[in-house]
Amino acid sequence: MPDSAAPVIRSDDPASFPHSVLAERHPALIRKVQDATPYDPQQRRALDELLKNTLEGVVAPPADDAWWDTWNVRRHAGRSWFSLPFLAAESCFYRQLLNAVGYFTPGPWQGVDPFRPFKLAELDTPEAAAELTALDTLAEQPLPEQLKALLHGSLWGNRADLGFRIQTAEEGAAAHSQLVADDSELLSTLLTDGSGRGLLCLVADNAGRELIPDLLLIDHLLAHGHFDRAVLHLKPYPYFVSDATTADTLDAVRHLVAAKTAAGQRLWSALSDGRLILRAHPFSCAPLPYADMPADLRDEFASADLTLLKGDLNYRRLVGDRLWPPTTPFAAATAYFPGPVAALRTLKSDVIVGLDAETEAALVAAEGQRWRTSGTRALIQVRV
Ligand SMILES: O=P(O)(O)OC[C@H]1O[C@](O)(CO)[C@@H](O)[C@@H]1O
Repeated sequence: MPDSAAPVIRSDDPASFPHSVLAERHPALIRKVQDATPYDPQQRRALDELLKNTLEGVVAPPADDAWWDTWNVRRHAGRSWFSLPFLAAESCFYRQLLNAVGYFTPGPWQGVDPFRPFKLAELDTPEAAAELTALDTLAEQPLPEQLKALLHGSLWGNRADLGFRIQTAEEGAAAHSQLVADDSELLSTLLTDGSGRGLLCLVADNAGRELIPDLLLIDHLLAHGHFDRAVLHLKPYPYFVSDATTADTLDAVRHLVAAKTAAGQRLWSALSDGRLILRAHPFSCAPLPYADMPADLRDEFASADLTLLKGDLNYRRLVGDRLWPPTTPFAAATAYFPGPVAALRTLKSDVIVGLDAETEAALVAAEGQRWRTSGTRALIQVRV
């Protein structure tokens, strides 16, 4: 790790983005969760209490929830939520939200995902349908163009659909200009260099309209013989609202099959014959950077020819959730990672590395620090 003195991102400054996540987004999310499911009075009360607790109270881990010990976060008990490192505060919040609705408690609500209504709704939009229609057009393009469109589909997730990218060259250029770092050529080479025997690890981010393009990318790489096998890393239970779980992956594959796409059938077969493997490691829901990953996960990534991490949260965990100087090289921040690694991320939080000085200066001149969190910028970074 470079300059480990870079400050950890915290939530205590009322003017900061992390503060607004705890003070505004979390309460709004609790209300949305209450509206989306007819929870019983006890669950509703627990959610109300959590809302009040996160704003005015202190962290109060349940005595019988071992997660707090496993990841050494019980030490935060008794502290204001706003005084925790941002990553820990968010992670603990999601754990408490699941506890409030009885997700881990034996009984009728065990395993019922509070975010599933939102994830399913995303699959059912006209935009999602148009993306699937665009797959036919995509199949007629030269293979390098197909890969490029799929990479950008995976990168932008639910922000821009495949039809948009394939059909509108100007819009494509506009999307390109939003990239603050772009190692896409190197990434395309790594994905297609012809070894044909390799293992790809894709560490998923969100379900719904982000997971669909991730699955289509995996399908393309398997179908064209660029990789023998792919491992898709998922969350073992709901996390950060829309993070993808096994259930969400099955929903997405079923959706692709129901839409009669060839990719859907191929993904179904790849799951059935072991070329596409699902993993849901407990560390995937840990409030810790990947630098602290356990040995079995490290071995798994070490055996991959390439690990591709999706999204903002994975990026924060990959480089460490700190206010690094933005010009810190991506290779230095990820030197510890066991094997070639790539990040596809839209920028939704303060952390950033791997910018050149001119790019950073231009971004700051144009919009202060807003580009870090607005979700309008993205990056593709690779360390071989
Ligand atoms: O879904 P993504 O891309 O991982 O983004 C999640 C991001 O959203 C936030 O939770 C803010 O709402 C960030 O803190 C987090 O990194």
